[in-house]
Amino acid sequence: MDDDKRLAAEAALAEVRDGMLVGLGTGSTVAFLIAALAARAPRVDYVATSEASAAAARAGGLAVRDMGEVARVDLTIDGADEVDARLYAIKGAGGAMLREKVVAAASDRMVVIADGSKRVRAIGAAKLPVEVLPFARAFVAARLAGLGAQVEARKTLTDNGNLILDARFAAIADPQALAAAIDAIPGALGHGLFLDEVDAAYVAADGIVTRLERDGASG
Ligand SMILES: O=C(CO)[C@H](O)[C@H](O)COP(=O)(O)O
Repeated sequence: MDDDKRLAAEAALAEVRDGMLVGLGTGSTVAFLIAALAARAPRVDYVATSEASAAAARAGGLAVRDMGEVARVDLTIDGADEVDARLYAIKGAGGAMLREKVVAAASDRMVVIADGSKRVRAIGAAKLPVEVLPFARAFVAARLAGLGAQVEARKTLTDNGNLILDARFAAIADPQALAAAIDAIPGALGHGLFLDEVDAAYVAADGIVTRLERDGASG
């Protein structure tokens, strides 16, 4: 699986052009990406979606800028917990989904890198993480339960100092409706449903990388 993560990460390097500002996602697949970027040293600047990715990138000699000063990113490369043929993704097992969504939304193009275990027919089996203002913990948990989720609180806080509630649904029949319902809960600051953000995915399975594009192309 690690070989496939590395292959997917290296395939996505083809998207990186000198002069770009590149968003770095979070997770074990992105760790391979950061290592490959450190080895090849393209002339680009970076923003990071987590303190862990920022630290790994800086340790590899990459120039990481403060996202707080950045309104637009050329390209973001990030992992996913599930991705399907619609390029709907569930993200956030690593807990970085709020920063990941900000950076993805700021990006002209966002690509997912993943091993084959992440490619699914339709997203919905993975737990859906929700970043929650601590003040609103019980209220948001009750609202998520009302949407049909089994809810479990993580012990760790996000890089933003907030809580994470993992919401597990029996199935997600209408991802757009679920995203809208969670977006409407006061105190729910972000969630791991990425429905409009992903433009392409590089998925490696048994040593073969497949590229899926939002327009339906593959290669
Ligand atoms: O969304 C994420 C972190 O918030 C990760 O990108 C996702 O969990 C995939 O991680 P990995 O590459 O370790 O499987």
